[in-house]
Amino acid sequence: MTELLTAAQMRAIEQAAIASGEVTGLELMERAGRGVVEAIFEEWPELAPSWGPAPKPPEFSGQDEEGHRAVVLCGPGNNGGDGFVVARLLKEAGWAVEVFLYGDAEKLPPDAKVNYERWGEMGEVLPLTPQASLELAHRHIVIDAMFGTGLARPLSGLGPFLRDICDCVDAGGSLQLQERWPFSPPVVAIDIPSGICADSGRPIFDEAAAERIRRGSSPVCAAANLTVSFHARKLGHALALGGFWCGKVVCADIGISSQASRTLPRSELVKMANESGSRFKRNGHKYSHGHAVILSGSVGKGGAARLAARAALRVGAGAVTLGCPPAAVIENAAQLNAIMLRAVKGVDGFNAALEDDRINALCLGPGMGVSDESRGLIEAGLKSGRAMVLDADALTLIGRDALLFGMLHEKCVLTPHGGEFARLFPDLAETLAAPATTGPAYSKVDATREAAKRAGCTVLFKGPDTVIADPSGRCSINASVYERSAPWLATAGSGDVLAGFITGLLARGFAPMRAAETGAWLHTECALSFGPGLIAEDLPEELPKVFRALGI
Ligand SMILES: NC(=O)C1=CN([C@@H]2O[C@H](COP(=O)(O)OP(=O)(O)OC[C@H]3O[C@@H](n4cnc5c(N)ncnc54)[C@H](OP(=O)(O)O)[C@@H]3O)[C@@H](O)[C@H]2O)[C@@H](O)CC1
Ligand SMILES: Nc1ncnc2c1ncn2[C@@H]1O[C@H](COP(=O)(O)OP(=O)(O)O)[C@@H](O)[C@H]1O
Ligand SMILES: [K+]
Repeated sequence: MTELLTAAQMRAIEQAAIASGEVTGLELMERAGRGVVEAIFEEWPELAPSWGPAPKPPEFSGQDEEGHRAVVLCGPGNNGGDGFVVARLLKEAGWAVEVFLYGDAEKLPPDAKVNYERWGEMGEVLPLTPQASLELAHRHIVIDAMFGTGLARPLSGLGPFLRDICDCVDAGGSLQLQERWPFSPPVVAIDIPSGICADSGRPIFDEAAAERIRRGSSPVCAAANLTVSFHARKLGHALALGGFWCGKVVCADIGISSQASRTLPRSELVKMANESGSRFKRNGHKYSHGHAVILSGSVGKGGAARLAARAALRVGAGAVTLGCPPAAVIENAAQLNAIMLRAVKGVDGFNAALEDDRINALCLGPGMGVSDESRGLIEAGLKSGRAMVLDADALTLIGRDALLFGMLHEKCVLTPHGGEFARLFPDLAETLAAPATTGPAYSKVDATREAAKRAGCTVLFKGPDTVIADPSGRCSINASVYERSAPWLATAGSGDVLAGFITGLLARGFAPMRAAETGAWLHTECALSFGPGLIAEDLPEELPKVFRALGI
């Protein structure tokens, strides 16, 4: 979980820095452009001025330019302004630079206009129109400075260029320049690939463009091998397919200070994880570290609950009891040791178990089934007022039953994946699934926040871009993208383990939002630590290693 900003927050930070006299808009644009050039040289040191002559394939010898070559595509706003700065700085470094402008130079905002004019003293600006002949092969870098955080509507008239850009990105595969040269130069997006909404990670397109996608013709947005953003990552770099479109994201420091953060920095998460580890177990006995009860399904359906129970115990709950129907006791007894087992006969049996007031956290749903009895168990759990995770079948039942939904309280954590979210909040899911035609688009953050408010409890909306929100509007993202990418988490039962982690943390006394944030973060850490080949059982077993690496 890194600090992620909306476009509006970024603008506010920029405006505050300018208003305080700390910096001018023009200086910020200069720093942004410089940040892009530095990031390029850092990523591809062979392009840096000190490195030596530009790579040249045999068929290229004899062509006019000896040095490195760039194409810079500028747009009508300040993103385009950054592009003019990059063009100038590369030219000053000895590059041959071709600059195209989409839009009317006269209408450029003031700082972008200044940089347009500065570039105008060094080279020409060609119009980026359907008639433009854009040659990307034999260039060392393509810069996408068409649209950034100000994208307001679908791109039009750029289809062929977007196709060329996406082809370069796809064809490259690797970031290695030598492997790409000369036909697939790397594409560097300034701030975010053009056409992607910086708040939602979703491409902005209309019905006409949707039809083009269906026909497999021009794409609706650009893609990039490297995206250079400023100050802090934006939501759009992490949500939806942002991680896919952006390639690799680096954040250039443009020298402004700010407090704005809607998500948790790593240090805070490490602190939380620390609290969940063994260090805080030095005092007290097992029940001072909480007692979690996890209800399992019927015979042959106990795997999910056993995974959750193991995860709850590993993450630090003092004691974990698996409650199962009497007929499933033998099956579960054969599989469990440290986890206690209790036969729970229907709702009465569960209510009897809940008389033990040491039980302070529940997990209902994994493998539970959607019978009337399951419904009764959920109702009993909710009535008990305990902190609880509601996952899987419990979410399906709550989605069907307004009475149960109305019983949700602030100590609950709902952990839906996309399908379960749609069952619980069909209208929000529909809004999120509808094509995004204007920016800023409705995002997974918006949907999860609205869901948490409506449910009156914490909602963790799973996926590679897991979003967690509570009813107060607090929101975090646990994005498994870039350096935290762990697609092998998409394995059967990994959601049950997540439910168990959160339950264990609730038992440890973590507040619901904190338990959900920490559980999601540890879940990804375990997956990263284990690596590909992971199955759900491996996740809790990886936790001691993760705790040790965190110094716990
Ligand atoms: N904030 C900061 O701290 C810093 C920001 N910096 C840079 O500024 C960028 C943000 O600049 P920005 O606000 O000018 O937005 P940007 O993305 O260039 O485009 C907006 C223009 O495009 C237009 N337009 C929109 N959609 C369109 C479409 N589909 N088709 C056609 N036109 C469309 C829109 O026009 P309008 O909607 O008003 O008609 C407007 O003219 C940011 O990403 C970063 O690179 C850095 O310099 C340093 C610090
Ligand atoms: N591509 C992915 N990258 C990272 N995490 C993922 C990815 N796909 C799924 N996950 C995570 O894996 C877990 C899957 O949970 P869920 O869908 O409930 O599966 P199951 O029901 O099999 O346990 C969630 O925590 C989700 O965030
Ligand atoms: K861009």
